Amino acid sequence: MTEDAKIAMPEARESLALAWRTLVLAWGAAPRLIMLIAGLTLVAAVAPALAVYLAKLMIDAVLLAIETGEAADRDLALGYAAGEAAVIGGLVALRRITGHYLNLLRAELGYHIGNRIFSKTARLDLETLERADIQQQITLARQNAVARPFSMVQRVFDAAQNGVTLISFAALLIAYSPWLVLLIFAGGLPLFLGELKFSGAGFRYYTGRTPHVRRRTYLEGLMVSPAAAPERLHAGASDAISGRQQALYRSLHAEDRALQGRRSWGGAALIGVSSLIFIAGKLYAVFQAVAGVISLGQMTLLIAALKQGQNTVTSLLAAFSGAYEDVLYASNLFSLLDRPVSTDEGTLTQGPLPDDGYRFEGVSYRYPGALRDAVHDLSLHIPPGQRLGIVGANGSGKSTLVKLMAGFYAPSSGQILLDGAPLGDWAPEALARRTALLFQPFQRYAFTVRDNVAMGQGLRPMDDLAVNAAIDAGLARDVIDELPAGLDTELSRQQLEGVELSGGQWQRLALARAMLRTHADTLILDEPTSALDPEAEAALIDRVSAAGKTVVLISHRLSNLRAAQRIVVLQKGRIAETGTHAELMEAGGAYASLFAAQAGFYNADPSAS
Ligand SMILES: Nc1ncnc2c1ncn2[C@@H]1O[C@H](COP(=O)(O)OP(=O)(O)OP(=O)(O)O)[C@@H](O)[C@H]1O
Repeated sequence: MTEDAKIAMPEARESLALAWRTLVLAWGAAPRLIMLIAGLTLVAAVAPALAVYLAKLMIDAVLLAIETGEAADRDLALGYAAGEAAVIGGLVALRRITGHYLNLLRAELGYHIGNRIFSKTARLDLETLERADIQQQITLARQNAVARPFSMVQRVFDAAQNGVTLISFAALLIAYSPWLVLLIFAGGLPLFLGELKFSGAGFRYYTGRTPHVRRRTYLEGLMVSPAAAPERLHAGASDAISGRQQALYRSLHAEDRALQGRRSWGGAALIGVSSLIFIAGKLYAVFQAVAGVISLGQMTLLIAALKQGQNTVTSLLAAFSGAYEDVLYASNLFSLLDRPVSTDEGTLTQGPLPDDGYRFEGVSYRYPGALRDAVHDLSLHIPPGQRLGIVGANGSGKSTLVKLMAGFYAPSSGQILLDGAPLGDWAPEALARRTALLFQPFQRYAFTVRDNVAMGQGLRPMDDLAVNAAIDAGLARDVIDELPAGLDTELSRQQLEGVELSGGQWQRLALARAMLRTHADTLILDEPTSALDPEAEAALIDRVSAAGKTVVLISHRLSNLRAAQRIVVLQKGRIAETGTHAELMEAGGAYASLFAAQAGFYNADPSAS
C-alpha cells in the first residue's frame, strides 16, 4: 500500500534533472544573489586566459624592447606586466568577494530549504509520519539541508566557470596548435576517469553504511541523553554501550580508510599519467620555440595554457563526478517534497444524525508493514454522553482504537461514523473540535506553562481566565502555585533556565491542555492517571464522571472504570467482551478475572506472604 522511501542512485539524466531542480530551488531562495554570483563567476572564468595572454604579450614586448632599446617598447612591456598583475590581483579579490556572496547564498538556501521541509512535514498525516522510512527521509533531508543543495549549486557554478575558462584557453591555443587543445583534454581525462571510478565506490559505500551510521548516532545519543542516563548508569551499561559505539566506529573508519587509501594511491598514479602528457606538450612547445617557429612569449602562452587548461578539465569533470552525494541528497529531498498529501478532505461540520455519536462498523486497521491488524472487525456504538471504558492487555489495540476515532488513521476496512457521517467526510477542523484528547505518551513542551496549556488550542492566544480554568480542571493548580513565575515559568530542563517537573506534574499539565478544549463534546483519555497520585487519580475520575460529555477512558487500573457506564474488553484487536461492570462480573470472563486479580491484590492478607 505504501511506496517505499528508500534512497536509490538516480540515472545520469535524472541526476541532471535533479541538479536543475536544485538550481531552480536555489533561484527561488535568492534570485538576486544567484545573478550576482553568476556575473562574478563569468568574469572570473575569463580572467585566467586573459592573464596568460597578457603574459605572452609582455614577454614578446620585453624581447622587443631588449632588441630595439626603445622607450616606447619598454613602456609597452611595463604596461602588459602591470595589466597581467592587475588581472591576477583582481582575480584573487574577485574570488574573495564571490566567496562572501556564496556564504550568503548558503545561509539563504539552508533557511529556504529548511522551511520547505517543515511546511511539507507539517502536512503529512500521522500514518505517514510514523513510517520508519519516512522518518529516515526527513532526517537525511534536515541534516543536510544547508550543505548539500549549496554544494550542488556551487558545483554548477564551478562547472560553468571551468567550462568558460576552458573555452577561452582553447581559443588561445587553437590558433597555434589544434592538437594542443586535444592534449588539454587528454591530460585531464585520466584523473576524471579515476574520480568516476572512486565516486561509484564512494556512493556504494555511502549508501551501504547509512544504517550503521544511524545506529552509531543512536548509541552516541544513549551516552549523552539525560533521559537515558539513569538506566545506563544504574545498570553499569556505559562501557558496553560505548564499546558497541566504538566497534561500529572502528569498522566504519576502517572502510573509510581503505577507500581513501585506494583513492589517494590511484589518484597519485593518474596524476603521473597526466604529468607525462603535460611534459610531452611542454617539450613540443620548447622544441618549436628553439626551432624559431614560435616566439618565447608564444611558448610561455602554450605551456601556461596547457597546464591551466588541464587543471580546468580535471576540475570541470570532477564537478560532475564528485556530485554523487549531492545527487543522492537531492533525490531524497525532492522525493520528500514531492510526497503527495491528501487533499480530498471532507467538508462536513455536522452530521445528518446529530444525536447518533460514534459508530464503528466492522472496522479493521493494520499499520503499514504490520503482519496483522491492530484492531480487527470492530463494531461499536458510543452514543453522545456515554462514558465508555476500554481495557485490555498491552498491544490489544486500545490506543489504536482511539486514534481511529479521532481520525488520525483511516480504517483499512469498515467505517467509523460520527453523527451518521463517515469521519472522512468531516472537515478535519470540525472533527478535531469535537474531541479533547489526552495522548499516551503525552508531550512535555519546553515552553512556558501558559504555552504548554495553550497548545491544547494550537497555541492560539488565550486569556488567562481560560488558561487558569483549564489548569484547575486538569488538577494542575498546585503545580503552578509553586513555580517562580507562575504561568510564565519556562519549563523543561531542555532549556537552560527551564524548571523541570515530575512525571505526574507534567501529566497534570497535559490534562489541563486537554481541558482547555471546552468546546469538545467528547473526552478521550488514554491512560490519564498513569503518573498521578491516588488523590489526583480519584479527583480526576470524579471530574470526568461529572463532565456531562462523551468519555472514552483507557485504563489498566480497573478501579478508574467505576465512572464508565459501559466497558469494552479488547483482546488482540478484537472486542472480547462488552457490558457494564456488573454484567461483565456476572459473565465471569476476562474482565472478571482481571478485576479479581486486581482486587485480590488489595484484599490479600499481608501475613500470608
Ligand atoms: N505506530 C505504530 N506502527 C506500527 N505498529 C504499531 C504502532 N502503534 C502500535 N502498533 C502495534 O499495534 C498493536 C496495538 O497497539 P496499541 O498501541 O493500540 O496497543 P494498546 O492496547 O494501546 O497497548 P498498551 O496497553 O501497551 O498501551 C500492537 O501490536 C503494536 O505493536
